[in-house]
Amino acid sequence: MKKDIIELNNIWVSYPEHSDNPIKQLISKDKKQFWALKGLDFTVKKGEVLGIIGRNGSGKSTLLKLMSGLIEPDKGDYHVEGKRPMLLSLGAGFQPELSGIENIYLNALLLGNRKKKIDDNLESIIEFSELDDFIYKPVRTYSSGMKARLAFSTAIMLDPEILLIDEVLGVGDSAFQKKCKDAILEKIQQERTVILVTHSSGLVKQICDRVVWIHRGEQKAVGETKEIVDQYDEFMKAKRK
Ligand SMILES: Nc1ncnc2c1ncn2[C@@H]1O[C@H](COP(=O)(O)OP(=O)(O)OP(=O)(O)O)[C@@H](O)[C@H]1O
Repeated sequence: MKKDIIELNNIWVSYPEHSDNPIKQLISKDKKQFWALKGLDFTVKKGEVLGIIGRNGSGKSTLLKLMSGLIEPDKGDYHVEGKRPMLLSLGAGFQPELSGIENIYLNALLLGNRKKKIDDNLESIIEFSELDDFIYKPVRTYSSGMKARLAFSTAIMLDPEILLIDEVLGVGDSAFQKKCKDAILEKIQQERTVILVTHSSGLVKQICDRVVWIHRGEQKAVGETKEIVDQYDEFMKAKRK
C-alpha cells in the first residue's frame, strides 16, 4: 500500500479583491477577499500521477502554488512529506535580466538544492534544453518556448521527489513536447510523484492515475481518471452548446 505524500485538509485560499480605488481599499477595515480555493480536501500518494483539470480561472495554478509553498492557505492544513515540491511553470521564478545559467542556479537554490548538485547537473540541464548559446543570454530575450525549455530542463534534471507541472508541455515545439513527455514517463517509472495541470484530456487519460476536477475554486470531483475526465468533457460540451 503506497503512503500519502501530500495531504490537503479543508484548504481555503483568497486573493484581495480588485478595487478601482486601491488607496480606499488599503485604509478600509472591510477587506474584500476573492476565494480562489474553497475547502479542498484530498491526498496524493507517493509515486502517483495526479491530474488537475478545470476551466480557465477555476484555481488550478493557485493550487499548484500552494502545493509548492509559494502561497499559504488562509484556512485549513497542508502537509507535504519531505522536501518542498518543485513547481514547473512558465510564470514562476525567472529574472528577465539574468542569463539562462544564472536563472538555473537561482531557481534551483531557491528550491532548496545545494550548489554542488546544481554544478554536477548543469551540463545535462543545458544539453536537455537545447538552448545552445542562448543559455548565456538574458531570459528577457527568450521566446515563451525557450522559457519552457529552461524551466522544464532545470526541474527534470534535478530530479525532485515531487514534480508539479503547470501547462508547460503545451508551449514548446512538437519535438520538445515529445522529449518532455518521455522524460515525465521515465520519472513515473522511477516512482516519482507527478502532479499535472493541463487542458489536454488526452494526456491526462494517458498518464494520470487519478484526477481532481476543480470548478470555481471548489473540488467538484476526485477519482479514477477515465470517469472524471469523461464527466468533465460532457460538462464542457454542454457549456459550449
Ligand atoms: N494574484 C492574484 N490576485 C487576484 N486574483 C487572482 C490572482 N491570481 C489568480 N487570481 C484569480 O483566482 C482565480 C483562479 O486563478 P488560477 O490562475 O488559479 O486559475 P487556473 O485554473 O489556473 O486558470 P487557467 O486555466 O486560466 O490558467 C481566478 O479567478 C483568477 O482571476
